[in-house]
Amino acid sequence: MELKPIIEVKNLHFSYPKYKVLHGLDFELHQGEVVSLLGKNGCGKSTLIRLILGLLKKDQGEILLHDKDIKSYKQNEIASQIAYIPQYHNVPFNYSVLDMVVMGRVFKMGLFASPSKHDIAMAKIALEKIGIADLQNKPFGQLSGGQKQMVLLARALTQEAKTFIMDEPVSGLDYGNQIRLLQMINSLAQEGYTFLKTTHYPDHAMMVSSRVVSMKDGKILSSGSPTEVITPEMINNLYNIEAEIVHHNNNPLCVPSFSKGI
Ligand SMILES: Nc1ncnc2c1ncn2[C@@H]1O[C@H](COP(=O)(O)OP(=O)(O)OP(=O)(O)O)[C@@H](O)[C@H]1O
Repeated sequence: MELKPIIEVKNLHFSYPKYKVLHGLDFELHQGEVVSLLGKNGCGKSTLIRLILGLLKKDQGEILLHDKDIKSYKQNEIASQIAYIPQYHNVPFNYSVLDMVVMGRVFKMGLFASPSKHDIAMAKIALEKIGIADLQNKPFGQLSGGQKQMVLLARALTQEAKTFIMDEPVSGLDYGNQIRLLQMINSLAQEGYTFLKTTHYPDHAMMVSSRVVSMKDGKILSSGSPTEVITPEMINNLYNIEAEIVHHNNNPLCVPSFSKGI
């Protein structure tokens, strides 16, 4: 018997004032999957994520979390199941890294409650696990983009949700931190976490995904294994460029055509 998806989106329509973004989109996320969502700028990836998180109101269709309408959940009930790791995160106050990670417990401890010893211990364990325990007393606002991303991942771990949604997680990270973050996603996936992540990098999608989903014209264009979905035709269809897929040590890589002028 096939397990019910964690998230199920059916015939989803959504418009911002004067601008329709989603035109009858269907999507599923299953337990244990690492799904990479690809699509050109402005195609609606972040909008879909905000709808799944219950932060926007759909025009039409269904968004189900564990087979129940997302609207029937309170925000803390959604947070106990899904941790959202945004692309950029600026905080108005000068919180320390440890404070930021403890905030992942807010949905468990209540907005105005003080964190317990257990909450602080959970935060320290998460910092240790992500390998950034040495940053715990630093002001979050003074960290680099890559360090901030790691802190947000630690915060998501303290939330104790088993599904992570990441919007362009490697955006702004240097090459080393991109690879380290992908490696971290890979090892968390092996521990049983489920991921939905958006990406602009076909190579990253091929490196760390059990399934790739492409989006175009407010709908899903294709969905399947990385090698099924990421083809020269799909790259051309999505981004209007030529590319070929080559293999190095059995790993597929996407190589775009590029005429050198210098
Ligand atoms: N608050 C808003 N009000 C009006 N239009 C919006 C709003 N937010 C996004 N849009 C528009 O909706 C479309 C989809 O935006 P969205 O941010 O979901 O795209 P995306 O696929 O995540 O893009 P990117 O890859 O550039 O992050 C875009 O055309 C964008 O201009």
